[in-house]
Amino acid sequence: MIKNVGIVGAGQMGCGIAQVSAAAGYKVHIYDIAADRVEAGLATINGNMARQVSSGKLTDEQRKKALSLIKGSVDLNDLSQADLVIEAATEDESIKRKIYGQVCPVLKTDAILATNTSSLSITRLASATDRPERFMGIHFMNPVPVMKLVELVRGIATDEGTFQTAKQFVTALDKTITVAEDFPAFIVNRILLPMINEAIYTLYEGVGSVDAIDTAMKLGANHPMGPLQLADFIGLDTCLSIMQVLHDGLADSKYRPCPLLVKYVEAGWLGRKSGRGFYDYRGDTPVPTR
Ligand SMILES: CC(=O)CC(=O)SCCNC(=O)CCNC(=O)[C@H](O)C(C)(C)COP(=O)(O)OP(=O)(O)OC[C@H]1O[C@@H](n2cnc3c(N)ncnc32)[C@H](O)[C@@H]1OP(=O)(O)O
Ligand SMILES: NC(=O)C1=CN([C@@H]2O[C@H](COP(=O)(O)OP(=O)(O)OC[C@H]3O[C@@H](n4cnc5c(N)ncnc54)[C@H](OP(=O)(O)O)[C@@H]3O)[C@@H](O)[C@H]2O)C=CC1
Repeated sequence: MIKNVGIVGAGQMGCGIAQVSAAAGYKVHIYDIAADRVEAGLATINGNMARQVSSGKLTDEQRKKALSLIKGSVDLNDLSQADLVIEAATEDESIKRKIYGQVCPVLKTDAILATNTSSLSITRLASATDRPERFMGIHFMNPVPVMKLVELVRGIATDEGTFQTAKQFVTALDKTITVAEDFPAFIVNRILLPMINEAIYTLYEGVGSVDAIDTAMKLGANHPMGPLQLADFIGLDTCLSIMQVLHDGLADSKYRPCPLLVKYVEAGWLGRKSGRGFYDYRGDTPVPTR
């Protein structure tokens, strides 16, 4: 039974998962390598919950109770009491493998380790842990407090007890589960990311401007965000990693990452989180960069 949840990575996803877990009554410890990330993450959670109080989704008492359940640190040993650890660090296989090497010796022997990876093979990541049978994918969508779906992905060795415990946990967060097999990028990103990549090719080939492409898909296909706005929201580094995993894993040129996406990432223009991507967020309103 899950009581204590550990999160690795205090980025946008790690903080979102911490927020919904605490709101559901779990004790949460969030770990990151950088202290300023942990601080910024806790401040974001605080701000999000304050907004939920203003919009009547949460009482102030519920907000205070949830916040009191969340702690953060840069000390991995603080995850030693966790029953479930969800790794939500950068979408880079070598970083994730290194984290598992460091975190596994700290964990209780029966703790479940899960990854929020958007695309990487669960079976391959499991092989970098000491507990492949208690390892699986629990893939939340961004923004976590708002999006209803969570994909559950078993690796080849994931045991039934682990899967059922994950299912109960996600259900307790009031999310809807979909089960995906362990293929590159699972279901949502297998379909969504090629669409975003195609939108970037549409920009690259000069078919339309940033504004034209986003307006076309918002008003012409009723998407809540245009594909370039959504790419910035996800993070262009994450989008590129997912396209690389699809391209390498499925060996099909239709998944070739757009060179313009590569260029933006090389420039450090990672979208909203770095202040600039297909839009520039440094002023009062986002301004298209092309
Ligand atoms: C990459 C992967 O591995 C998988 C993925 O996650 S792919 C990405 C999936 N996500 C999407 O496709 C998101 C598409 N966008 C949307 O659905 C909407 O634009 C949106 C829900 C993000 C915002 O909706 P909106 O109607 O434009 O904005 P807004 O009215 O300001 O917000 C609606 C609610 O969401 C909340 N919200 C918006 N952005 C938020 C954020 N980043 N964090 C937390 N809450 C947020 C708002 O506070 C608001 O809540 P209340 O109703 O309590 O006030
Ligand atoms: N963005 C999205 O829309 C979604 C992302 N995901 C997945 O969730 C994961 C996290 O993504 P997201 O939150 O967007 O990414 P972010 O870049 O916002 O956050 C990643 C965090 O991990 C930290 N980090 C890097 N290395 C380590 C380490 N060794 N130990 C601990 N923390 C580390 C980063 O710190 P620093 O910045 O200092 O390197 C950063 O704070 C990825 O696997 C991604 O694919 C899943 C669903 C949706």
